[in-house]
Amino acid sequence: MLVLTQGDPAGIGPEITVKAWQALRESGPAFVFLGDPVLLETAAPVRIVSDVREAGSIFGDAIPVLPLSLAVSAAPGIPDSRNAGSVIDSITQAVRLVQAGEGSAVVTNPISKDVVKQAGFTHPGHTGYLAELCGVPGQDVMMLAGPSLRVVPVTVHVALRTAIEQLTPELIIRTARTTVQGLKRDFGLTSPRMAVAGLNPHAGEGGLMGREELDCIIPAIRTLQAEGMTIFGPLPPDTMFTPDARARYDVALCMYHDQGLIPLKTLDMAEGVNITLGLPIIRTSPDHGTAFDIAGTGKADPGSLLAALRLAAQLAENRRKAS
Ligand SMILES: NC(=O)c1ccc[n+]([C@@H]2O[C@H](COP(=O)([O-])OP(=O)(O)OC[C@H]3O[C@@H](n4cnc5c(N)ncnc54)[C@H](O)[C@@H]3O)[C@@H](O)[C@H]2O)c1
Ligand SMILES: N[C@H](C(=O)O)[C@H](O)COP(=O)(O)O
Repeated sequence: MLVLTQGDPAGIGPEITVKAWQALRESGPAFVFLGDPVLLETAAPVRIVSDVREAGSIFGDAIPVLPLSLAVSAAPGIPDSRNAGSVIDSITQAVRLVQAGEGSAVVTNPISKDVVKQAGFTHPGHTGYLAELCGVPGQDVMMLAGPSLRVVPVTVHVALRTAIEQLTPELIIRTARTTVQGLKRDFGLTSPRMAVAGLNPHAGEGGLMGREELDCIIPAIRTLQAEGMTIFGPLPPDTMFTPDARARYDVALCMYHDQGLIPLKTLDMAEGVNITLGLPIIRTSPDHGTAFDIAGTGKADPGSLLAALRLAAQLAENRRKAS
């Protein structure tokens, strides 16, 4: 049973949850919503459950809900850090359910990094917190995957200046190894092909436009090639996402967040999925955020959440068969 977290109650999470249930109620995969039922009950039938195992028989008729309570009522598009507690509790409890074997995977509705930070949350988002909850701090890797492309940023939710300072051969090597392990284990790719982006224009042009390729990226690639990984680069970033280029690799290792997420969301925003690699549990999420600007308007596209739910179910089934 998939466990879907509440996300920020002022975002589009409630709306796409209802739309996803309407799309999946007959075919599945089923999910249980871990959050305040008040967020859903005006738009869909809701059934409170006390045990995840009750959810399967209910899902065709109503959204099964493991209830939490908001501190204050949520107004769409108006985030309130007083509700950050329920946002974080939902994530924590979802992980615990999966760790206990009651849930098969965690799928997270979008949270606002700013809102949870205001409430004292020390992680930039879900990913680092999930790794801490799973006892693998610092081992997490964020992969965004869609029909056209998979990307993994080596540095993630930090300022660009910090991202460049953070780049080391060790970080590139660790990220690449975790990515390949995940693609082999969960995506059935026996020998994943990894393309590595340069950091600088023209991948540095031999040092003419920066030395990060020479001093950091190429040494990492050589280390990984020596251990048998199918990895190549650094590629000039501006031409590595063309259709022909994408046909030559299974995943693009990018040096910073937007270097990978701009092409991914440009190509596959409505179907892209955020997968956290390096965890002992399965976690996916939509590729987008809380969309406060359209929350409450009925305009939210549930496509990415649907893709996240379906992928989580597939990955859970793959792991069940492999165990
Ligand atoms: N996985 C996550 O929890 C996650 C992911 C990204 C951003 N965020 C957070 O969300 C908040 C807003 O971030 P942002 O504005 O940069 O990104 P966003 O994805 O929330 O919104 C960017 C634009 O895309 C549109 N959009 C997003 N999802 C959509 C959908 N399903 N249907 C239709 N339109 C959609 C929005 O209306 C907005 O115009 C921030 O606090 C950020 O930290 C969270
Ligand atoms: N995939 C989103 C993005 O980067 O656009 C999101 O912020 C990921 O962050 P968490 O899954 O760590 O919340």
